[in-house]
Amino acid sequence: MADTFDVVVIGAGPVGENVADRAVQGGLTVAIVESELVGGECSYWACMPTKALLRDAAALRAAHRLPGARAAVTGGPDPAAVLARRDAFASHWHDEGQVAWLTGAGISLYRGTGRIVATRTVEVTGADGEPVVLEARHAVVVATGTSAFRPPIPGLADTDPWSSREAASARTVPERLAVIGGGVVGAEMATAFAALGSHVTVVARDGLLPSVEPFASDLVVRSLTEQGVTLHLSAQPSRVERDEDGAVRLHLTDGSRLEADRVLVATGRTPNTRTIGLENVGLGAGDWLDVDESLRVLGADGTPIGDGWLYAAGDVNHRALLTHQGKYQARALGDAIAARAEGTAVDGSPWGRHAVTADDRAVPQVIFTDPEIATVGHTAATAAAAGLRFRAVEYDLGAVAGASLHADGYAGRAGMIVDEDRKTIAGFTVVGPDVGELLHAATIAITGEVPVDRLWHAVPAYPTISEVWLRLLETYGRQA
Ligand SMILES: Cc1cc2nc3c(=O)[nH]c(=O)nc-3n(C[C@H](O)[C@H](O)[C@H](O)COP(=O)(O)OP(=O)(O)OC[C@H]3O[C@@H](n4cnc5c(N)ncnc54)[C@H](O)[C@@H]3O)c2cc1C
Ligand SMILES: NC(=O)c1ccc[n+]([C@@H]2O[C@H](COP(=O)([O-])OP(=O)(O)OC[C@H]3O[C@@H](n4cnc5c(N)ncnc54)[C@H](O)[C@@H]3O)[C@@H](O)[C@H]2O)c1
Repeated sequence: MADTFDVVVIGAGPVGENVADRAVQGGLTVAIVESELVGGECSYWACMPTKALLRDAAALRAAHRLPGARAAVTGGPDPAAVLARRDAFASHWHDEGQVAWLTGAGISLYRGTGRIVATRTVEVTGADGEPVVLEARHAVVVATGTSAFRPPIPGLADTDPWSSREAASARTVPERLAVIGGGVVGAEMATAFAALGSHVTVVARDGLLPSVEPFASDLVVRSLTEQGVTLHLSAQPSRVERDEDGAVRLHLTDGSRLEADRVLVATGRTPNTRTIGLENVGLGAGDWLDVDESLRVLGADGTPIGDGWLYAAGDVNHRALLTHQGKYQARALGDAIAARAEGTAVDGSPWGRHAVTADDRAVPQVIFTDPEIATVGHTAATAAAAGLRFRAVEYDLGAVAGASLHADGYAGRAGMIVDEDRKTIAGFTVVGPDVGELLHAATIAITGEVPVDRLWHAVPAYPTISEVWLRLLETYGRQA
């Protein structure tokens, strides 16, 4: 006997929860399957705990940048207090709060591992080993997220390395930490553990934060170096071993060697699709799930599986590995499934209610390094690769009155990419202390396709850091 629902969602991370919620709000019945903690990676091992690890040091740095406040601050952050606050932000790795939310939202939770066994059919194996079969009248949604990818570096596995999970939930601060990988996880965790007192070395084969504007990553490289972090930015470990005294030794491709007490591997993600039954729908176990614009999973022939009953949202479809972007997909998808079930029109046109247009044009991200980086839309490199006719303009953020008031010696920079055919903003990047909250104005300008001429009428308040918008427009020049 199967339990039947309108929709079955596999994975109760932020994305699965949101698909389920929207589908219920659209009048459907929904079962959600979770093998670990309801809330997913973001709540317990990613966004929330890592930002909690970073916040105290950021507040201290802000005080140190003002002479009057600096006088009142002695010493660095208290690691025990930081870790305790982090524990609270990870809900002490208990999911009762999120389970109560699911129940309140009218979503049925099945604890166990979900596996697609046939069209619209998911088998759930719980702790007791007894499988339960769920049948979906309309749709199955895969929202199983990703896990840390560990590269096959000889000896690495024998040194008990941390992944982002162990770093985010660390109980102690290692005296010497070696970080492999210079992406967002590597850069943020190097910042966090350096501030907590570790001697940090970063080994990154493609530079630090290679996907952001070089003017932004350069400032983070400078700041990490000033904080005593050692950077090897065009190297990777060729071999790793543990000494008799317990230290881990890394042999790097640039010929250098380093020792650490702990290694953090931050070299990207791999999709949680190895055991979800993809072979039963003609796909390869362990693959990222290719989707069309409606997030329907595509088969090997590039067309939706079956009649389009299987969807994938969030990290697992590899469109944008960010919580807010996955939740955006989830809202559109939950509404689209409900509309299809009701027989009403689905609006998948660009910027339509059920479209995920922003995935291609305006993905915002804040990187919580010191200084922060905030970015949305194109960089000069991606604009060039996309064949856009564009102009890139930059401005020294430290020269903006609001920034110089915000902190002494404020070092920062902003840049915008203007689409020269459409005369709209196609990308925006800013780097500097506390710039994260500046980002949404740029996201609105890009998604709203606000003409540059109209932006001249969006007057930033004086003296705020947002005045950089005016300076960027002046640098671009008034052309109408
Ligand atoms: C260290 C770190 C920091 C990050 N910081 C940020 C940040 O600051 N901001 C941001 O926007 N993003 C951040 N991210 C990215 C963010 O965590 C992900 O984009 C987000 O968690 C994706 O959500 P999801 O629901 O797709 O997947 P997940 O959060 O991974 O959730 C998937 C869920 O599915 C479950 N599951 C998997 N397989 C099965 C199965 N077979 N059966 C049942 N359940 C299953 C898992 O247990 C999990 O609960 C960070 C990532 C990392 C690693
Ligand atoms: N603040 C945020 O928004 C935030 C924070 C953390 C993570 N995330 C998300 O999580 C995802 C995963 O982040 P990530 O940093 O793990 O992956 P990533 O793919 O962004 O970066 C991995 C880096 O490791 C390097 N690398 C890979 N193999 C290596 C090796 N053998 N030796 C040395 N360097 C190697 C790569 O060159 C790459 O730059 C990202 O897509 C990011 O969007 C977001």
